[in-house]
Amino acid sequence: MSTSVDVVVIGTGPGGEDAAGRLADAGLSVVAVESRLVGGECPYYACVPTKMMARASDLLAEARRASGRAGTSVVTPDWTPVEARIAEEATDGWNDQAAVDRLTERGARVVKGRGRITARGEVTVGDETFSASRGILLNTGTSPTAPPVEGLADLPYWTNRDVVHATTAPESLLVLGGGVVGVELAQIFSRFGARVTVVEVADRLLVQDEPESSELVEQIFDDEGITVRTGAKVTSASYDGSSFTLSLPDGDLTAERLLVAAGRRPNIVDLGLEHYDVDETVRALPVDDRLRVADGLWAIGDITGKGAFTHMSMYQAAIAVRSILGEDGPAAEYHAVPRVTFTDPEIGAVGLTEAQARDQGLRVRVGSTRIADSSRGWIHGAPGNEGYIKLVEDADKGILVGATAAGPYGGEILGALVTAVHARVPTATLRTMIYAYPTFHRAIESALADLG
Ligand SMILES: Cc1cc2nc3c(=O)[nH]c(=O)nc-3n(C[C@H](O)[C@H](O)[C@H](O)COP(=O)(O)OP(=O)(O)OC[C@H]3O[C@@H](n4cnc5c(N)ncnc54)[C@H](O)[C@@H]3O)c2cc1C
Ligand SMILES: NC(=O)c1ccc[n+]([C@@H]2O[C@H](COP(=O)([O-])OP(=O)(O)OC[C@H]3O[C@@H](n4cnc5c(N)ncnc54)[C@H](O)[C@@H]3O)[C@@H](O)[C@H]2O)c1
Repeated sequence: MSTSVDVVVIGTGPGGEDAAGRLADAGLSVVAVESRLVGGECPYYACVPTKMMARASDLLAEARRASGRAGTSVVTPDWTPVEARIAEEATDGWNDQAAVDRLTERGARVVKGRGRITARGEVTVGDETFSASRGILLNTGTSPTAPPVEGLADLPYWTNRDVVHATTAPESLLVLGGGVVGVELAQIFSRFGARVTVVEVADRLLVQDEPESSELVEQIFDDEGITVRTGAKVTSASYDGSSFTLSLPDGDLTAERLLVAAGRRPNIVDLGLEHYDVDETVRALPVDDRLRVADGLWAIGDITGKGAFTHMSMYQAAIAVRSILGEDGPAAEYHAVPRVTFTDPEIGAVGLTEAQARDQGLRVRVGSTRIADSSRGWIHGAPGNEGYIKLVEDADKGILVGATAAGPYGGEILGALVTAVHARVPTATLRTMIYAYPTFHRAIESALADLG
């Protein structure tokens, strides 16, 4: 005997939670199925707690910079307030009751358990079955993966889900993977006193970004005493009860803790996708510009492969909700996806890198400038004024198709460039703008002048 509803949402990441609420607001009967915590990875294990950590480690760095410029500073790092803030303010002790109550008050029913599609339009959770007349919305997210390194699988290593429970900064830390998670957490723990080594198999950190961003982060890490091993092939891993060892062809690396930040896999296996003739071994679910996978099946968030970010999950949720409600409105577009890596300096980027634009066959012009060469960068002073702005122009159309804003508040400066790329503002128009003096964003004008 199944319960009839309008929509079943499987997985309540940021987008799924938002969509379930909006659909209930619209008067639909909605069941939101969640196997862990309503809100997903972001508030409990990812964005929010790690950005609280970044805020704390940035405070340490900024306080240390006072010496010689604003007096004398002696800073003693202490993880206790960071741990407390994450446990109490961010996650309420990893308790989602407030989020469950919010959804329930809007009229959705929250069902805790693992949801599985058991027929077209049918979802089973434990011994309860729901038939969804309008359809099913998937927002099941991703889980951390460990690379196939001999000995690694059974070790008590950290992933992002363990790091948020840290009670102290370790004395030493190996970070396997120099992507976004790896570099953000490497700098945080280093600033709290850990001896950190980042081990990355690719030939540079942050491989998805401009090479200049990789060079910048590698230089900053070198200045701050973080060891970076790129092009590193780990052959085996072990743990002796007190320290981890990663073996590389040219020797071993050891540390008190090992953080595996080597990528994610989509939570789509054994979800019952075969009922919609969808292959569950794909890296991302194919969706159209209304987030439809098939008739009566929608997917949003990391599992769509359009950018693993909370803002993407929320953006797609709004479009999927309109589609489920049969409403018109703008379709999904991905030409101006912003991303910010919250290192210090922040690495903000939007759209295509120079290499991606060239690979697409565009006639490309680039312009760049160093933040330190701008008035504000010079006033700000070093250390702490490192960064650059780079613009990637489709020269035939005279519009920006990509940009990077790296530096102090890089993620905030990026906002102006996201507007330009999103709205396809002609670079000729950007040149006629007035840029306030002396701001960091005024460096955009210098980068425009360098386009050629
Ligand atoms: C360390 C870290 C830091 C990050 N920092 C940022 C940041 O600063 N900014 C940013 O934009 N992004 C950040 N991200 C990415 C961000 O966390 C995700 O993009 C975001 O959570 C959106 O994911 P999602 O909507 O796909 O679902 P998720 O947040 O992954 O949630 C999916 C939910 O579905 C549930 N679920 C899965 N399968 C089932 C099932 N069968 N039945 C029921 N429930 C199920 C899961 O339990 C989970 O709660 C970070 C990620 C990590 C790992
Ligand atoms: N600030 C943010 O918005 C933010 C922060 C964190 C994560 N995220 C999202 O989460 C996603 C996942 O992040 P991630 O850092 O876990 O994954 P990632 O895919 O971005 O990076 C993983 C890195 O691990 C490396 N790697 C893989 N196997 C390895 C091996 N055997 N040895 C050494 N290195 C190895 C890869 O080459 C890659 O550089 C990101 O793509 C991003 O979209 C966003």
